[in-house]
Amino acid sequence: MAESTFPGGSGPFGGFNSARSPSMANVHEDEESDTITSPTNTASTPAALGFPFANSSSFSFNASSAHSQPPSAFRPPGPDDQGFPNNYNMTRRTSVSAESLTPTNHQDSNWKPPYHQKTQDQLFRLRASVSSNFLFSHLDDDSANVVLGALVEKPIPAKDIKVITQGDAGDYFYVVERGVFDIYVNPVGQVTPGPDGMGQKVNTIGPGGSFGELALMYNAPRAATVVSTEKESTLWALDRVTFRRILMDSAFQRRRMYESFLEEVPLLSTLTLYERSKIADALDTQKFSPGAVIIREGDPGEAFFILESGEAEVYKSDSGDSVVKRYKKGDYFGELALLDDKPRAASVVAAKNGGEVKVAYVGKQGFQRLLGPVEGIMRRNDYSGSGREGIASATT
Ligand SMILES: Nc1ncnc2c1ncn2[C@@H]1O[C@@H]2COP(=O)(O)O[C@H]2[C@H]1O
Repeated sequence: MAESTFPGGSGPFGGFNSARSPSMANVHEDEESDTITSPTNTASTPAALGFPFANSSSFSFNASSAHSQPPSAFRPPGPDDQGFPNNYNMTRRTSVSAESLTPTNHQDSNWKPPYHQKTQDQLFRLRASVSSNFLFSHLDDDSANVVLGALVEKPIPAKDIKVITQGDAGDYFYVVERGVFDIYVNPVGQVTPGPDGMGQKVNTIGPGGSFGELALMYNAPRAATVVSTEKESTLWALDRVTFRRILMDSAFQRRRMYESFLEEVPLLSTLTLYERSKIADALDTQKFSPGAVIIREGDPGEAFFILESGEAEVYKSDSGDSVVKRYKKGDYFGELALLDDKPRAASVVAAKNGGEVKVAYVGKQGFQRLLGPVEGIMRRNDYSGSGREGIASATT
């Protein structure tokens, strides 16, 4: 077997495979019509049933809390706090309706985004922080201004502060300006008592990165615990309502567009919602007319493809005009050249007698970064039976 081309063997999620989070359960949202049920809904997990660790009143940070005590619910203080009650996420079956907790919730059209005045220095730092964040590059100028105005600076004064606690309700989305944050997932869906209660470390997020979107997007409990690792860090916090109204409609469009499709792709079915959502963020779309070449045999491998619609046919130079394989919606191809750093083993062509073909694709780097967890599955494809070893494969 060829050596893995995935950095670290298991991709960016480290040991995440073995610590799949079952916590993305749906939480009913009172007054929003777009309640979204997570594809990984596990309604019987403790996290789905409530938020037992949520702290009712603490706005302060407890540096020792990360590893010892039940986590505190972090929320930015401030004069123009959105009016979230202190016991917002305290009770079992908490109804996560930020909108219902805001003064303007009953008059949607009257909703005004919060505006937090900033100094020149803050604006300068904020712009620098979001400039490398892909979420912000998708925003038009008006939306970007609303979001920049609504973000609140959150100094994190010590290491080991739990900014987010797995199992809690989601209140804010965060962009990292300074510092590095470790992400832990406990497979039971929430932090449990004891030294390893936060579960396994699965990720690290540094300057320019962001976290805390999943609970807000899916009305689900927090999927992970996020802990500061440095003495002084700076975050920018965006309230849930502005996040949902502004960012979700624009920045996460691609994610929303692809998530139901990716859920149906067998190769990706073992991934967590978070892993699939990162793939969705990275995908691009391309259309091919009947007969157009998607992959040419002998070319270097630059991308990995998932067939979104239409049909594709595989040809090899030694098989003449005969089609050696067909792909349909949800199948993938183009992984072999990337896995083994070899030239394309076959040509993949939009079916000559079909309609337009649409593919979602991710470049080599994204493939290595995001598909590590399913490398083993891809390597199990066996084409030897048909004497067509080396053909870009599908899940058929
Ligand atoms: N491997 C991971 N699994 C789940 N969440 C993750 C992971 N890595 C980073 N995160 C982030 O950690 C956040 C915890 O809160 P959320 O569930 O709102 O959103 C989550 C993601 O933004």
